[in-house]
Amino acid sequence: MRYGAGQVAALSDLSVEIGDGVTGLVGANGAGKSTLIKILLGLLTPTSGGAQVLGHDIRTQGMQIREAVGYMPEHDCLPPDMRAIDFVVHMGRVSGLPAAAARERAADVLRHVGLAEERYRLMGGYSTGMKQRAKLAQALVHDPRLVMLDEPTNGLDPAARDDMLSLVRRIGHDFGIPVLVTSHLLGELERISDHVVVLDGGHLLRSQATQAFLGDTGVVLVEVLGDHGADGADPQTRMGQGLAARGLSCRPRGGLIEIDPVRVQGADALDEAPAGGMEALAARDRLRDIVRDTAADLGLGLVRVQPETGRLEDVFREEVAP
Ligand SMILES: Nc1ncnc2c1ncn2[C@@H]1O[C@H](COP(=O)(O)OP(=O)(O)OP(=O)(O)O)[C@@H](O)[C@H]1O
Repeated sequence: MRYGAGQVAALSDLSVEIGDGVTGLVGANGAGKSTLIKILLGLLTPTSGGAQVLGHDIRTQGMQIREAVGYMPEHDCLPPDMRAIDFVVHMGRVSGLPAAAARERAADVLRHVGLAEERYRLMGGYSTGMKQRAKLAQALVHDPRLVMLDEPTNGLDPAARDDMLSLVRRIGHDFGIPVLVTSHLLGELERISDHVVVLDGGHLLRSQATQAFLGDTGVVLVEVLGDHGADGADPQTRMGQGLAARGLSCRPRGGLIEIDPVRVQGADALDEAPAGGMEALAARDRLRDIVRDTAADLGLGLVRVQPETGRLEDVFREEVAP
């Protein structure tokens, strides 16, 4: 896809397949996410190449695609002098619902997105979080077979962002509607997406199951509770010293202790971890045993022993690093 006189290639050589569940489309600002969504909706015609959405051709069947798809645009597009209920009913009617069904569905989806009380207020007076919810409601009113959400968490504070991400997850998982959701915050979608597509400067960087992205690093994080030592050392320091005495390489990280992976064979020679598979599992079990025994010997309580997983942001940083 080239814009204007062809100077700017917004997308190039992009070949990707998007399936069921929640797919996160991530990339920095300008990576081409909105362009891809508009192409898939048949709103923009690509300079070359093509695509199909739910079996419809984007070049010739944009109308059928938009009938079957719910779309939440990135920018504010709500008429300020309309009440949310009237707007969502209207969008249902535009999508072909009879009047009574549109009213019923609008009330349902507005309740669903958490706007039950506020649905009779003019949207011009809404907070950003309420506007994003209203935009989501209009994308769902006609019972779409697929939804495309462009930056649904834009402008939200952390609590509102978590609420929005939970809603997106429910759409994909509880209601079984496939979701394509974008974010320029790379790590934001890792909790809720089954699959991640990463774009960088209009190119496909990766398209992969989220789990494959976030593979186990072998590092274990531990939190302990208990008494200070005779020398005044706090529980975390005592645990760290106990683990080090057993040959583990560890360090404090916030209120937790970060322990490097261990080798399976040899009780004392604990160094670099194996890469994966059964050996990695055995190493993890062994490490857990050592952690449990150390805490027991010191009379400390284990609050948490958790494997650390990689972060999408790290993967991205590594891949685009010069
Ligand atoms: N109408 C347009 N005319 C010219 N260039 C455009 C147009 N729309 C987008 N672009 C350019 O195409 C590239 C991709 O933009 P796009 O909006 O698809 O990215 P994005 O990943 O959605 O970013 P953002 O999160 O900022 O919206 C950018 O370089 C952008 O400047």
